[in-house]
Amino acid sequence: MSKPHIIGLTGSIGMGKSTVAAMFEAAGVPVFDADAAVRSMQGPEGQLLPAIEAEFPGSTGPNGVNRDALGKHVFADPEGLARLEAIIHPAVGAKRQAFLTENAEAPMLLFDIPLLFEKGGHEAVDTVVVVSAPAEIQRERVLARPEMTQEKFEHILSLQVPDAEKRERADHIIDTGCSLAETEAQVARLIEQLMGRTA
Ligand SMILES: CC(C)(COP(=O)(O)OP(=O)(O)OC[C@H]1O[C@@H](n2cnc3c(N)ncnc32)[C@H](O)[C@@H]1O)[C@@H](O)C(=O)NCCC(=O)NCCS
Ligand SMILES: Nc1ncnc2c1ncn2[C@@H]1O[C@H](COP(=O)(O)OP(=O)(O)OP(=O)(O)O)[C@@H](O)[C@H]1O
Repeated sequence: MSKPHIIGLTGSIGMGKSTVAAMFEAAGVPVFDADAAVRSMQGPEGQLLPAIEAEFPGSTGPNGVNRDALGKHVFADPEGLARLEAIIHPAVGAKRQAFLTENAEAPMLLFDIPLLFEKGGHEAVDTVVVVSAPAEIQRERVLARPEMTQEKFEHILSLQVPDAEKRERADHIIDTGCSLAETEAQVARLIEQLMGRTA
């Protein structure tokens, strides 16, 4: 039995990665969503709450992690962010491994990983797909979110590999600076192309 072809999907903040991942899923490709895995482990009764509370007192409660409060700690403090990542990333790795085992017979799988390049995950996938749009569109989308400020946006950008570099390192780029229907068509074409290769 051959192994599934693994797509690593990434993109900077607000580029449309979650939207594109949902398009792959709707087309029948099983998706591992790293952010969703993190959120469930940080949610009510999440397995990471005790470790996060011990490291960042007051950042969790009955509803799990208070994301705004924890974000204020770690996005302003690189050393704090590294401590949070040391708690979270190994746990995400274990979840990803379990997903792989569960879906070992699928022809193709997608890992939706915001920090694919930053954390070296690109080496563990077969094809890297970068979701990208012009910077002005990205800025508009992100600044329209509640709790987002210009300053927070700039800072998060500074923590991520720049979009231009991601595009250069991608095997394929999905453009989201267009209509959702056009993006969907790009996803369908890419799946066809990759299926042809794995068949
Ligand atoms: C600090 C937390 C609680 C803030 O949550 P909040 O809902 O406010 O923000 P959200 O998760 O939507 O992230 C906003 C943007 O920041 C980016 N971002 C999140 N964590 C990081 C990080 N460690 N390094 C760089 N960018 C990051 C995201 O990709 C996204 O583009 C949360 O981001 C978190 O737990 N981060 C650490 C876990 C992590 O590294 N996740 C990334 C994928 S596994
Ligand atoms: N052609 C398009 N493709 C994808 N998203 C689009 C497109 N046109 C508009 N959008 C909108 O842009 C937004 C992108 O948000 P999404 O949550 O998918 O981004 P993200 O890259 O996952 O963000 P983050 O890294 O912050 O989690 C959505 O509201 C989506 O509807």
